[in-house]
Amino acid sequence: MNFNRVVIKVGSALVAPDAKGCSGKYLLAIARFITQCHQAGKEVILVSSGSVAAGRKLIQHGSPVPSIPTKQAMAAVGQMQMMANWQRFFDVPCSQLLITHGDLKDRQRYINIKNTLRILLENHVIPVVNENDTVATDELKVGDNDNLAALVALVSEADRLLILSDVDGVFDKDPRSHSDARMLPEISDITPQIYAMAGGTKNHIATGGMQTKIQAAEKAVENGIDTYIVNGSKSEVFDRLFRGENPGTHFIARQGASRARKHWLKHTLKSDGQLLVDPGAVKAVSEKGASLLPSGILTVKGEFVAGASLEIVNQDNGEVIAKGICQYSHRDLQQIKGQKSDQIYNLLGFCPSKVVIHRDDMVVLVKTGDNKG
Ligand SMILES: Nc1ncnc2c1ncn2[C@@H]1O[C@H](COP(=O)(O)OP(=O)(O)O)[C@@H](O)[C@H]1O
Ligand SMILES: N[C@@H](CCC(=O)OP(=O)(O)O)C(=O)O
Repeated sequence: MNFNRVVIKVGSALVAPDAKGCSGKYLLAIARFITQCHQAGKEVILVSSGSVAAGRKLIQHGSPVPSIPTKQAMAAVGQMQMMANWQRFFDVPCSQLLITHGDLKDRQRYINIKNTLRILLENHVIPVVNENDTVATDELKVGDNDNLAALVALVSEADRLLILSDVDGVFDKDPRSHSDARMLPEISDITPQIYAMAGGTKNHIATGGMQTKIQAAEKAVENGIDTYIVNGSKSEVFDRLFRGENPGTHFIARQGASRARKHWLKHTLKSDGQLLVDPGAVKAVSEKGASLLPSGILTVKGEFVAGASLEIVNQDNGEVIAKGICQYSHRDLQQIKGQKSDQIYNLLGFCPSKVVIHRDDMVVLVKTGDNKG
């Protein structure tokens, strides 16, 4: 298994199969695979659908297609059942993260989600993510958990996305309605033809079908994340994944995740402000590729929220030496600039991070010394 951090998306049909609410039928094999990943030193984030399906029997509904508020009520009650169901398969604790598209689009919330995920993983807790269905409608909604899983893979800087469904992979037509459908083991280019092959879902508890899985794969591979769609209802699939084989459809990433991220930071992200730093900070960042600490910051330019993209500038010569995502707003930085990291809490009353820009969130533009290679 040549990955370090994987996002595993589990579809409703696996969590709550046969319209009977939550079940361990498929989760047992999935949980065993996750435990094997942990034992091999890999980090795992779960994106689990199934709250609506899990709560369906517990909320009265007249029609086979319930109204949005009815589905939201199903999700609210089903989420509890689903989390309890996941937890019983693990010795390590599970944690619940309910997020919306609005949260992921907001820079401050984005960085909050990122920090929370990082700390959960550091503490060997399994993050279980789902859309916050109670509040999410229309523009707030990601809409389907396939796309949510791709966004979670981006925010968590995962290097693998695994979409577990009730179908073996992507076929040239919907295998449920065409007996001659053929599976595509490898997709290196997501063309309109690929989208044309993908249909929706016939399952009334699921969302999106193959269309949304391909959208998710497209987002992930563009950002350097290898993506697999596999059949999570077959336990042998996990043995094959563990051996590093491809039991379904593999979408090949364009480039490595870290390179793609650095490219995004360097070329795509517009700068919201500048941090002018002293010679010590210039040396740490340019020579060692170190994170930027508050102590090296002399001047803060611009008005921005936490999660903003900033340029790190050598105050002596005005040269932009790096770009990165900042953990603090301009107001916070005015108070902590020039100070030691252990003073952040005293000065602000909170301390989400001891560094102002983490080296993983930074691309160094001027490299010197050992950092040159
Ligand atoms: N070209 C295709 N290849 C594979 N499956 C397809 C294709 N077109 C449509 N589908 C349908 O997509 C379904 C999987 O999507 P969905 O029901 O939303 O699952 P999940 O709950 O796992 O997200 C399959 O059961 C299949 O019927
Ligand atoms: N938040 C919803 C997600 C619905 C959804 O996307 O379902 P699926 O197509 O099975 O991944 C739920 O938990 O039911």
